[in-house]
Amino acid sequence: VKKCSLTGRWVNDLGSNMTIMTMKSNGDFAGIYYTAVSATTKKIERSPLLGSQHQPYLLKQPTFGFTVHWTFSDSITVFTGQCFVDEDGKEVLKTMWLLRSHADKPIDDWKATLVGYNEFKRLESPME
Ligand SMILES: O=C1N[C@H]2[C@H](CS[C@H]2CCCCC(=O)c2ccc3ccc4cccc5ccc2c3c45)N1
Repeated sequence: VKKCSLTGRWVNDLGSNMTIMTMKSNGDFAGIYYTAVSATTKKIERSPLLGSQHQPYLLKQPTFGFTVHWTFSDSITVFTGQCFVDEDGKEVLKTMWLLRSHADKPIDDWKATLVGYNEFKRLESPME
């Protein structure tokens, strides 16, 4: 069964959600990210994501990475992690991320990268 193909809708522990719409045969994917939180005063907007995963038929519980280009701010986040299937057959994405915000000058570079982690669960569509 095609567990851990990332296409579809996911929600994380912060309440952010992402929809992965396209998946190429080599595991490259694209989608939209809507963050529930931000540290800027700008209005949060949907932002595009691009990523790549190992193919579940080749590697069970595949690893992946993706980049979110925040349209509403001058920052970018890269997520990387792995898809696990628990005993109830539920998929969970365990990820860590680096959030790079824009620094005005090199001396400010030291404070421009935040690190964290998020877990995502699949948002089942109502039919299922
Ligand atoms: O679902 C998830 N949502 C959160 C985590 C990892 S990504 C993160 C949302 C990030 C939105 C952009 C942002 O907050 C943002 C935008 C611009 C910033 C400019 C300057 C900053 C200076 C210091 C700290 C910041 C922290 C976040 C920032 C920005 C800065 N998972």
